[in-house]
Amino acid sequence: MNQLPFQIRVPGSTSNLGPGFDSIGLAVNRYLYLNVEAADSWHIAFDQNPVNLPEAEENIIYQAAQMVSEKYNKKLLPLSVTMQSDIPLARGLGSSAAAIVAGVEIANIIHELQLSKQEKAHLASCFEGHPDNATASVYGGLTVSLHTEQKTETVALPAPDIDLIAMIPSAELKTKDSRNVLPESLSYSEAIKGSAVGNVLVAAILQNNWELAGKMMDQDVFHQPYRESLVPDLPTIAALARDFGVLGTALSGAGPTINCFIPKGKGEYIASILKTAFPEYHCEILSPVNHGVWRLAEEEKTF
Ligand SMILES: Nc1ncnc2c1ncn2[C@@H]1O[C@H](COP(=O)(O)OP(=O)(O)OP(=O)(O)O)[C@@H](O)[C@H]1O
Ligand SMILES: N[C@@H](CCO)C(=O)O
Repeated sequence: MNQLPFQIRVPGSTSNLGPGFDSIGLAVNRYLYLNVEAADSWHIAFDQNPVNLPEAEENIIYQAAQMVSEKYNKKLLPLSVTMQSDIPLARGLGSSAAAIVAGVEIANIIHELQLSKQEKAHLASCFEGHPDNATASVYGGLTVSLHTEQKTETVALPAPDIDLIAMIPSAELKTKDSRNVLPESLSYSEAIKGSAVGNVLVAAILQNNWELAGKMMDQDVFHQPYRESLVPDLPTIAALARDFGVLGTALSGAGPTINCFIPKGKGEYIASILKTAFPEYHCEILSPVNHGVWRLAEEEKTF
């Protein structure tokens, strides 16, 4: 326990980018900060703006840290974790993955496990059940992954040179509820189309061809068509946004946030148009970031 106290920072993320369902993640400049100290019993809470989250063993940060501790046969002693965050909860910006990655990192530091990024990403993906947000929060940048219980294969790429306008509704949508509207299976021909659309999306992003990437976002067959019942504004926003220079529009993760991918520096102009057209959404300009989970040096500590 001689590591204590310490602070870590974990980026939030968007995922799927349309057809990259349960595979593609992108870390963004919204962060979960945690201050971790010794304590007599577990206590996990936000520093300001308290929200209704479990304070102890029911909290996913504790559960992820405990999962890693058990895997490495270590005893997890009680800790006090104080958090600050500008990642909205249950809005599709990877709040749960950031919390899970934080739990993995806490165990890594406390037990001096020296886990690699691949190991952290695998542990966090096993906990969350899919790798897209978790890998983005571990590696930073753009991540393309295949997750199985045995291994999480990730190609980690630099953050692309674009910005995003996140259109965030006031109501939460839990990932669990948003996955409940998805079908059990797809036909062979639909699966082939879905895979081709995802392949072209990745190739277009690698060539910085966001026009083409945007077209692929519209052609997802894996999840967006089914989730339109929960997020009916998606096609309307996508159609309007295109007229004002948005390169592509996609559901952020499981929603309900809708992301507009835009040329760097055009955010204020396009956001002002979107805010006028859709006043019920909170519009935030986000930028991709290259750093994943990070232990802060003394001079970097924020609270
Ligand atoms: N900092 C945190 N500490 C503890 N629990 C958290 C924290 N952040 C998120 N959670 C838990 O995760 C839930 C939200 O997870 P959910 O997967 O539904 O949405 P999300 O991760 O924000 O969006 P998405 O997975 O679509 O990107 C919260 O309701 C809360 O239970
Ligand atoms: N790929 C996940 C991301 C949300 O956690 C989904 O769309 O359900």
